Amino acid sequence: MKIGVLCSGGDAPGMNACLRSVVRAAVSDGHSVVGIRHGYQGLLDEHFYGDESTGKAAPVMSARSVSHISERGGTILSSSRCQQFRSDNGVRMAVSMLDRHHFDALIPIGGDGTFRGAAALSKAWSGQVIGCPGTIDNDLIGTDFTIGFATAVQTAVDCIDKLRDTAESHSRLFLVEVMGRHSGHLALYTALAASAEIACVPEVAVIAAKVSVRVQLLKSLGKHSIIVVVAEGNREGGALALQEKLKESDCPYDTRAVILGHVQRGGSPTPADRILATRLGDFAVRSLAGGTSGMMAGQQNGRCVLVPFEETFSKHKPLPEHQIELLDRMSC
Ligand SMILES: Nc1ncnc2c1ncn2[C@@H]1O[C@H](COP(=O)(O)OP(=O)(O)OP(=O)(O)O)[C@@H](O)[C@H]1O
Ligand SMILES: O=P(O)(O)OC[C@H]1O[C@](O)(CO)[C@@H](O)[C@@H]1O
Repeated sequence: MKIGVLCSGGDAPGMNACLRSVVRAAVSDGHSVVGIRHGYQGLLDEHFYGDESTGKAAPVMSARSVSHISERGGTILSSSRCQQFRSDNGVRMAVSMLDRHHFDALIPIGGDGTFRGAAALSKAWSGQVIGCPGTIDNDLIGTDFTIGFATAVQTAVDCIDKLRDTAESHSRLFLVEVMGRHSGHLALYTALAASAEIACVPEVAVIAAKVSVRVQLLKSLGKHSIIVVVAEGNREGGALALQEKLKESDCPYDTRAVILGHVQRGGSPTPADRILATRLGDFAVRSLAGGTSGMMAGQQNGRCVLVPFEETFSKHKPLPEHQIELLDRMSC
């Protein structure tokens, strides 16, 4: 088989480990792999990994071409958010490119948007499409965790541990904004791991007045410092907006807002992300041999599973309720 592989949407730590796994598994099973640059944009532009240096159209990636990339953040293939691919015409163009270059299968690595695109492609194209979940958002149903999530939590926790030092020294309240436009997984796991007092997530209607009451209570319990983790998609706004509202409600602490931003997407993946990426890349390649298509390769309770693309994004992945309660109980 000739397999195309691409990274799409926001980059996530572990995408390189997944790419290495796809290439090594394919070589081991006698397939050839071509890397596509810049996600779906590369499908439309016929932009392949290595074609700049070899001058060859669609050069095959050797096992050695992916040596020592697992530890690197970002993606060596480059990623993109490609508007043109969202249209029927964009998908048709991609199909004709894949056929012109005689691809048999495609492995897109990305988040929910990437899988929406993959679902459209697998309906329009006769080749096989199997996706690997790569996003720091952990917002895909059908896999316990997405590649990159664990590293992003680690990065955010490292930052908050440092902020706690200064928060304690100055008796301050820090509002720390983490990524997550529609999903609070990153905010909730970060808050729990960093022993934050409060998490404001898009899934729960956290109003500033309620946060304020909670903060007053924590003050009365003798807390020197408070960390509030705010998902960027929080309904009352991000960290800066919430800071303004808290000030209006007589917050008993001096407050500061910190936006972690894209720092959460970078850096070397944790061992957990490297292992997840390696398992899922290998599983995606092995699943192709069975003729499977239109599926995500995920991991549930330690087992590799195949989940139809539509199931991964058609519903919102719920937050673990018990973790919300746990955070509340621990913060007093
Ligand atoms: N409904 C859709 N139909 C076709 N293609 C889509 C659709 N939605 C998204 N895509 C394609 O997938 C790409 C990646 O999607 P998006 O930008 O939403 O990132 P993502 O995969 O969700 O990753 P992240 O979680 O990091 O944001 C888009 O740029 C677009 O090319
Ligand atoms: O790089 P961009 O386009 O600013 O993307 C930001 C978005 O991507 C994500 O980080 C996922 O990768 C979201 O949490 C965030 O809202």
